[in-house]
Amino acid sequence: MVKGDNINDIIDHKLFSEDDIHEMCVRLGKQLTEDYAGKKPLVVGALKGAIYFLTDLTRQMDVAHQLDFLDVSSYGDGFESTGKIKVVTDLAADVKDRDVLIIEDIVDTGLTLKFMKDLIKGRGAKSVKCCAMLNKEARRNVDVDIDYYGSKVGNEFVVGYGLDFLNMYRNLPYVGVLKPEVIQKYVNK
Ligand SMILES: O=P(O)(O)OC[C@H]1O[C@H](OP(=O)(O)OP(=O)(O)O)[C@H](O)[C@@H]1O
Ligand code: HPA
Ligand SMILES: [Mg+2]
Repeated sequence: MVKGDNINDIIDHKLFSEDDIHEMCVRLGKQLTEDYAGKKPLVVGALKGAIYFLTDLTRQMDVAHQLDFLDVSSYGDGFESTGKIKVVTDLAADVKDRDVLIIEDIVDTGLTLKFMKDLIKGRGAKSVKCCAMLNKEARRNVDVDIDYYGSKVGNEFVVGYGLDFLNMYRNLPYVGVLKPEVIQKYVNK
């Protein structure tokens, strides 16, 4: 839990409990097991936010797969995508002719996912799909497929289960909505 902060000053309300997220992982894991049977996919975790969801989801996938990570960042410490995506840490694996499954915590504007899909397709992958814990459609401004997702969310800034604010609160064992005044305080700084 958060140390040194009263979490009730930060979180307006909870959206998804640990059980809710486990249910998402079981449901998605079953579907992915079916869809990727025998394909030995390369599962790519989108650092940093996806790590919590990735570990729970992949343990529900009864299919042989390899694991890699890609860190592309566009939000810095804010609430708005800068729109300028950069590769912070690249993949280790060669994706040529591989079935690649990108794991994300959230797809918001879609810019990060589109960048990752285009990058991996451009390197000759056989297929590139995405499984996201959350799908936030309100601010989507690029055309990108979210092939699998746990749940849709409204246009609210969420933290927890990997999702951060100022690189904090990722470790909350649930997904909650940030209090508007927390955002306001930061924006007015
Ligand atoms: O659809 P978009 O508007 O691009 O937003 C979604 C992306 O933004 C966040 O990552 P961020 O760049 O904050 O890095 P992080 O995963 O390290 O928190 C989130 O984890 C997604 O990767
Ligand atoms: N929370 C945390 N990080 C994010 C969000 C969000 O709602 N949208 C895009 N990156
Ligand atoms: Mg991210």
